[in-house]
Formats: sequence, C-alpha cells, structure tokens
Amino acid sequence: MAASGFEGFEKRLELHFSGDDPVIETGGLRQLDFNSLEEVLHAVHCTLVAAVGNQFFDSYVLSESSLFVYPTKIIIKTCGTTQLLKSIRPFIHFAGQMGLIITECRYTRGNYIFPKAQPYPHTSYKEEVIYLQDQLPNHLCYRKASVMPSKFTSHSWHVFSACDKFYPIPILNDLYTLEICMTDLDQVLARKFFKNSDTTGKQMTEVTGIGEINPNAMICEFAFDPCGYSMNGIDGDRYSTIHVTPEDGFSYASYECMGSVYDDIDRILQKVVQVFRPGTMSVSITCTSSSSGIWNRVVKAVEPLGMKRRSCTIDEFPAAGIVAFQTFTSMGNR
Ligand SMILES: C[S@@+](CC[C@H](N)C(=O)[O-])C[C@H]1O[C@@H](n2cnc3c(N)ncnc32)[C@H](O)[C@@H]1O
Repeated sequence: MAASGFEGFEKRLELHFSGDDPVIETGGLRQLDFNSLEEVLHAVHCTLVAAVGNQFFDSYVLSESSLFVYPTKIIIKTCGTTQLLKSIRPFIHFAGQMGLIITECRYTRGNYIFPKAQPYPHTSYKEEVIYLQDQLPNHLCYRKASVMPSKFTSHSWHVFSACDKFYPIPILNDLYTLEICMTDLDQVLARKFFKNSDTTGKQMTEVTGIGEINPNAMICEFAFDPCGYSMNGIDGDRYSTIHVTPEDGFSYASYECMGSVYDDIDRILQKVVQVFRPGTMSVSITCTSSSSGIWNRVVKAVEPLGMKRRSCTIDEFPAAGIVAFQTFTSMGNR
C-alpha cells in the first residue's frame, strides 16, 4: 500500500480469445486451473479472496479488485500498486496451451490519485502503452491509444485497444460496458464501509443499498479490515462489480457492469449515485452501436439527483467500438 494512501483507481484489462469449438464447448478459459491463476495473480501482485461462478462464467474477488473468466474472455481489474499489465503474457501463454489464441485486447483506466506510487510499467500512460505494444503478438495489428480528456485534471480516461485483422470493425450488438469512477464520497455514507468487529460483507451489501442495484444478481462480497469493500454480482451471463476505498482524503468507489441497451440503465445509475453521493464522478460507456445514444440516458438519469454534467467526449476504437466518457460533479446538495 502506498505511504500516501490507498490507490482506488483501477486498471482494467479485457482479453478476447478464439479457438476450435470443442475447446470452447468444454469451458475454454474456465478450464484454467487454480495454480495457473495463482501464477498470473502473483505476477500482478494480488491474491484471490473469494469466488463464485454459474453456468456462464467464473468470478473472483481479489485482494485488489476482481477477475472474471468466460470461455473466451477474461476481464481483470486491479487497483493499489498492482502491476496489471504483467498478466498479459501469462494469460496468452496459458490460453495457448489450451489451443486458444488472443484476438483482442482492451486496457482502460482513470487518473491515479497517487501516480508517483505506481510501479513499472504503470509509471505513466506512455510507459503503459509501450509495454502493451511489446507484450501483444504482431497479429493484433489494429491498435489505438488515446487519453480522453475532461474539464478536470483529476478525471481523464485512458483507453488502449488492439485487435486482429478480422475484427477492426466491431460486431454490432446491444451490449455495453459501463465503468463508473467516483471520488470524494459522502462521508456519512462512506462510514458504512468501515468494519466493526463482527461486520460481514453481506451486511455491508444490505445496509448500503448495494443489494438493491440489481436485486436479481447473486452477490459475492468481501469486507476488508479495517475498511474497504469489494463485490462481484452474477446475473445470467452478465457481471457487475463494486469496489470501495472509504478513507477520507482519498475516498473512491467504482461500479462496473455489462448491460444491454434494453436494460433500465437509468435505475442502475440512480441507485449507484444514491449509495455513494460522490463529489465527482466519471461515467464511461463502451458500446458497438452509435444509434443507441445510450450515453444521453446517463445525463437524464443523474442530473435530477443533483449531479451536473461537466464534459462529454466520444471516440472510436478498433473492435471495442464507441467509448463515451462523461464527467459530473455534485451541485452541493448531497
Ligand atoms: C476494497 S479494496 C478495493 C479497491 C478498489 N479499487 C477501490 O478503491 O474502490 C481497497 C480498500 O480496502 C482497504 N484494504 C484493507 N486491507 C486491504 C488489503 N489487504 N488489500 C487491499 N485493500 C485493503 C484499503 O485501505 C481500501 O480502503
């Protein structure tokens, strides 16, 4: 942990693979054994603390955030001073042993609160991109790196994506990835993420209202000592995940989910804002269809709760599709 405080902002990596049908039908990457996963996490400098899965995917709560393993996709997000990008080579290696080949890589993150505490290769975005370029095989030939700005130096969105020659144009579907980063949490609400001697993660999920964000989700949570909270939600083939650093001075919370444009995203956003009442919030949506205008629904959902939109930036990336990055600040009535 950094001497200055805990770095809540996560680094997030999404890797896609392809292979023969029999490999995928028998579980694909879900067949990765425990020792292999431990080896990858050792390189990243974090550990497994809880796990739950269903017929579609496996989810793991980590000492620093979360890991999701689908048959042909891995999503791993880690915070603190972890070295997330060091997982790329081992994941590609273990997937290769199963006959799976990487087809796509996406890396996203916000702005570190304590950038000077980050170890190599996370010392700067430039260094991260050089490292990513070096780790990925040549067949991922379509690559783009960009920093999407906002009005605040504290919130910008770093995006890198790479894919092979078959997928430069995203496959259109109704799915999106929603990534919310919140700072300056309401202090009264943040106190709920501090443990008493007998507080359980399950109690935090209930008391804070997190359990109401998606009542259909099966939740696997962990309460850290003396404070901090992480959870993974599983709802069919969709995941959601929340991580909370409640300490004053560097409080941070994140919410992420995979959703469909037909879902009630307004309700999800409103519940998330009500659980944390952040001073500043960024909302990033990655989707393949521009016609959905899903990002406009974000403004309509959160402005009535006393958040004002301060910026909106839109860009396009190979395979990932459209990324819309918006920032909001509280109007002060929280
Ligand atoms: C829940 S973890 C996940 C971090 C997540 N990215 C975030 O900031 O929202 C971080 C919180 O747990 C606390 N914590 C306590 N023990 C920890 C440990 N062994 N490893 C990581 N975090 C720990 C940290 O101080 C911090 O408040």
